[in-house]
Amino acid sequence: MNPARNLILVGPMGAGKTCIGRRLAGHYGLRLVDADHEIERHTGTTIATIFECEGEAGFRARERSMLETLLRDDGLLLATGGGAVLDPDNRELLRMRGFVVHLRATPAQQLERLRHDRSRPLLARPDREAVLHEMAATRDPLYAEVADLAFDTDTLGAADAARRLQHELDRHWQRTGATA
Ligand SMILES: Nc1ncnc2c1ncn2[C@@H]1O[C@H](COP(=O)(O)OP(=O)(O)OP(=O)(O)O)[C@@H](O)[C@H]1O
Ligand SMILES: O=C(O)C1=C[C@@H](O)[C@@H](O)[C@H](O)C1
Ligand SMILES: [Mg+2]
Repeated sequence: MNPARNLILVGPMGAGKTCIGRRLAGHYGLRLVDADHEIERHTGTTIATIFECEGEAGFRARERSMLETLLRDDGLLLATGGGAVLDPDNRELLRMRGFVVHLRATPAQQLERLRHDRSRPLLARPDREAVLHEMAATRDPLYAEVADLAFDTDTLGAADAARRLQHELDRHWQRTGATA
């Protein structure tokens, strides 16, 4: 079982926060919320348009406020956006409000998974690989700082990754004394 109030997924773009989150939520009886989708629903527009009109700073302000609102609730499986950990207040909030899993993926794997993606504004440029490496250098320590558990996704398809992560979570919670 999940002894935390919320189960929170962090990690880089393409690590599988959204697609693995979808698979895990049902198993743990948690309500799936995806911060990116909630921002789009709330604004009635796409993240790409928000970046275009308000810049990254505008998007980050919306993201901070959305996380704050969402994490007033318990019982969530929260899939965060890849850059949610950049803000120190967000990091504190994530740590305080749930059990945080860092889904890891290497830039090479991210590139492959996001080959056809045109929805992520920070990757809308020709030097995607360099950008992903730079992001990893900046962000990996921040994901590690907030995470209760890290999980590598590189060698697993989404369904297998969800099954293995579920197994690891159950084991982790058993070891740390949670009862079913
Ligand atoms: N373990 C995996 N194996 C194969 N494909 C995967 C895996 N995880 C994710 N993908 C694919 O990669 C793409 C991005 O996945 P997803 O949207 O879940 O990433 P994310 O971590 O939520 O990224 P973001 O930070 O941008 O929200 C999707 O097409 C998804 O099907
Ligand atoms: O890694 C990032 O900074 C981002 C990841 C996505 O989830 C979105 O939140 C947005 O495209 C920015
Ligand atoms: Mg996502």
